[in-house]
Amino acid sequence: MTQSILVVNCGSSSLKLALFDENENKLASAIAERLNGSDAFARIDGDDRTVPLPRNANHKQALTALVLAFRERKLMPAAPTSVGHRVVHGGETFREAVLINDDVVEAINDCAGLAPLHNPVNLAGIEATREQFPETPQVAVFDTAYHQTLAPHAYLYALPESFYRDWSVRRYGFHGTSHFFMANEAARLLDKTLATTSIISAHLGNGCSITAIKDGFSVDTSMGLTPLEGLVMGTRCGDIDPGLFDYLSSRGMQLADVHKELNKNSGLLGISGKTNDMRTLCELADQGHEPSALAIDIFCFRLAKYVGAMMASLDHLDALVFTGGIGENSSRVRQKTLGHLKLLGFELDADRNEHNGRQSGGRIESAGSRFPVLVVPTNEELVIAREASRLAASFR
Ligand SMILES: Nc1ncnc2c1ncn2[C@@H]1O[C@H](COP(=O)(O)OP(=O)(O)O)[C@@H](O)[C@H]1O
Ligand SMILES: CC(=O)OP(=O)(O)O
Ligand SMILES: [Mg+2]
Repeated sequence: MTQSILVVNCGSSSLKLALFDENENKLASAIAERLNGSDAFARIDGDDRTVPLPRNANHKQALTALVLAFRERKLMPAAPTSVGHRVVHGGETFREAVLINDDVVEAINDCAGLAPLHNPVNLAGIEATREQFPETPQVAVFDTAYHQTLAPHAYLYALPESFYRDWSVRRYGFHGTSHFFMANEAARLLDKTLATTSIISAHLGNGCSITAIKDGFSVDTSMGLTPLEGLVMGTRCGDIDPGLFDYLSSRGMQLADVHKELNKNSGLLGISGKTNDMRTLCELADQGHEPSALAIDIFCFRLAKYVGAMMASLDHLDALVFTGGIGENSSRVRQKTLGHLKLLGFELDADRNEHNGRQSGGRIESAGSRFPVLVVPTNEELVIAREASRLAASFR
């Protein structure tokens, strides 16, 4: 092994690690979940043994334990050649990936107010690997960077202009690494170049967003100032009437509690009253649990409306692309969503929709569909590894 690139993705309560070689082969991957909780645990993919963690382990402790486990299993040398970090919010400071230094850390910290659930944990991961591998070049890859090509009519809210000037209030967009990967994959699958490919890409995981990509560039996206806007998500409400804040405040609710409810207790979880997990929701709906069926209906209806909205930014459409845990696996969500869009000419082939899931991906539209529809397994880690490797090479 001549090179090893460690990719770190710190989520609000989880940590995902991936290790690549210089030929983009994934050497290993690992996950730690329920961090900061008494039931925190970690494991390496393809290995039945759990990796021991201290009680209530935080991101830093989990990262240290997993790196040690990688080394013990001879999956990784003493230090990787480079480290790539997913950073959720780069504000307007970061239009592309950067090598991390003290100034970059400070600038990421300055953006933390805009992504309080994400940036602080991203920074915890950066701090951990900088301490552990002080000689190794480290790179930050931002969710927001790919959306920096949005034009003002797409990124500005209809607010007093001073909000943007004085406080940087605008739409930023997220999951950019995944949307960028999908544009490239769609171009490849359709035998086109990225520069001539226009798609609508729907990233449906725990967080969900949809992006209009015109000739390879992001031109509109559903997430906004923060990752709360847009689609219905696992625990986030997506679009909401801002009048709600005043109303709830008149009912005695504190702003911090409203924030928590909209981010952590809404979306699929809130509507169903049961779970944010689409798999379980489908099972419950099949057993006749009506709130679960309703949660799926609301999720798909909102998504369908946004597919229509994204059309406003494009002059042609090469494909609608689904990805993320839900987008790749749930034929039901894809079918239900496109059922709302017959007027636009979308039509699925039931058999292909059922079978072209996570393992294979591929086309799922019927012969009579006006537009191709694709399922593409996303690979944010690979994009991050590529950026880390590219920038680390310039460092040496
Ligand atoms: N076979 C499946 N059918 C339906 N939903 C699935 C399936 N597999 C995973 N999911 C859903 O994918 C979601 C998680 O997506 P994922 O992209 O892994 O999340 P994250 O945003 O944390 O990376 C969960 O709602 C989960 O239920
Ligand atoms: C930005 C965002 O929503 O990320 P995630 O889907 O990882 O929560
Ligand atoms: Mg994800």
